[in-house]
Amino acid sequence: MTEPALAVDGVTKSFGGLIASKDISLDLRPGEIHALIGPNGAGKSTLIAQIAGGLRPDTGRIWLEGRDVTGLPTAERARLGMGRTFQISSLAMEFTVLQNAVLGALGQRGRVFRFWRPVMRESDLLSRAEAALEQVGLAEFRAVRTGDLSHGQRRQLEVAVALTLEPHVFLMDEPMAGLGAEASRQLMGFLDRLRDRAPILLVEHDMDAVFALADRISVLVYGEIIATGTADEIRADPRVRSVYLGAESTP
Ligand SMILES: Nc1ncnc2c1ncn2[C@@H]1O[C@H](COP(=O)(O)OP(=O)(O)OP(=O)(O)O)[C@@H](O)[C@H]1O
Repeated sequence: MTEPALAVDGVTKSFGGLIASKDISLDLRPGEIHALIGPNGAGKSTLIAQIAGGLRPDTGRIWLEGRDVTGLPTAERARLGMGRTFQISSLAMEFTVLQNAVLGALGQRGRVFRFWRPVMRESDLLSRAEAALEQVGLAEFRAVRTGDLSHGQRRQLEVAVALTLEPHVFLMDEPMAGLGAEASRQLMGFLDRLRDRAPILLVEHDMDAVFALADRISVLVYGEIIATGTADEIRADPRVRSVYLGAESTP
């Protein structure tokens, strides 16, 4: 079998007496969207933080393309190809779309922030930023103030900023949150195409999006993965139905 792009191996994390991650193992394969679902407080954000490097697991390892990154800081994981979008937007609303993308490309190089004019003249930064905007379909909005974009377009710009890093995997924390029906539909189409560029570990509360998009779904309950499978397998899984979804409901 091909090597997973990302692997979580036996990760455990406690906060005092609370076990937020209990011996969690999962992987992300090339070309797939793997959704992580679970009730509030199940431990999704805690797991993502350990994968991204913000939190250190008590035990267990994180592997990125066969390399053990457990001891590496977030920036180093990002440099190695771990791309991320956040629950809360990290965009500068007063800047243009292109400036935000350039800022992303600049951050990737670990450069000290410099004045806009010379930065905007650097052709490789610019071309990287413009390529990322092209990929998310925002090229024609390059001169628009970011604050003037729709919510859906801002989500796309966040992905573009992550793309300037040329990620090998994506971690996405609730990208659908706050979007209306039309924007959600558009973003879903976008994520659907994006998986070929880099596989996505997707934390999402929007079950319609999850069941429509995910190649595999893992269900986290009280810090423990109780099932991993395709949408059909998860729908049919009796543990999922009784523990998480409620025996009566059908996801
Ligand atoms: N830094 C911390 N210190 C103590 N407890 C924490 C900390 N971070 C998370 N927890 C606890 O760990 C558990 C898992 O929280 P987490 O935020 O990972 O869940 P979640 O599945 O992401 O929830 P939500 O869907 O609401 O975002 C919760 O009981 C939470 O209160």
